[in-house]
Amino acid sequence: MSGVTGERPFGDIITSIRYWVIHSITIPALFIAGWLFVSTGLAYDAFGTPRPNEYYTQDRLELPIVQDRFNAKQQVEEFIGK
Ligand code: HEM
Repeated sequence: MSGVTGERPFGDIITSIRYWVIHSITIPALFIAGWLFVSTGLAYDAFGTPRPNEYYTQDRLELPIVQDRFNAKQQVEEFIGK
């Protein structure tokens, strides 16, 4: 039995009815959750990414690029005006 872990083979799982009963809901749900994460703007806030109109501000005319990796968090907070 070399090279065999004893787990149920993928081919068997993804051709089973039970797998598709579960995953015909969960796979589209994950897709929609990801879509909403981006489309609501929550992803910008969660990761501190500038929105398209936030790359330049009145008092910062350079791109907000993190240059000091040891103080990255502080730099990002300065960029987003915290
Ligand atoms: C909240 C989301 C999810 C839940 C609650 C969930 C739940 C489950 C459950 C209960 C099983 C066992 C199914 C069975 O034995 O018939 C399973 C297996 C599996 N799921 Fe999901 N699933 C989710 C999302 C996903 C997604 C997004 C994918 C990939 C596109 C995925 C891929 C798989 C695979 C490949 C297996 C077989 C794993 C193994 O037993 O080695 N699942 N999942």
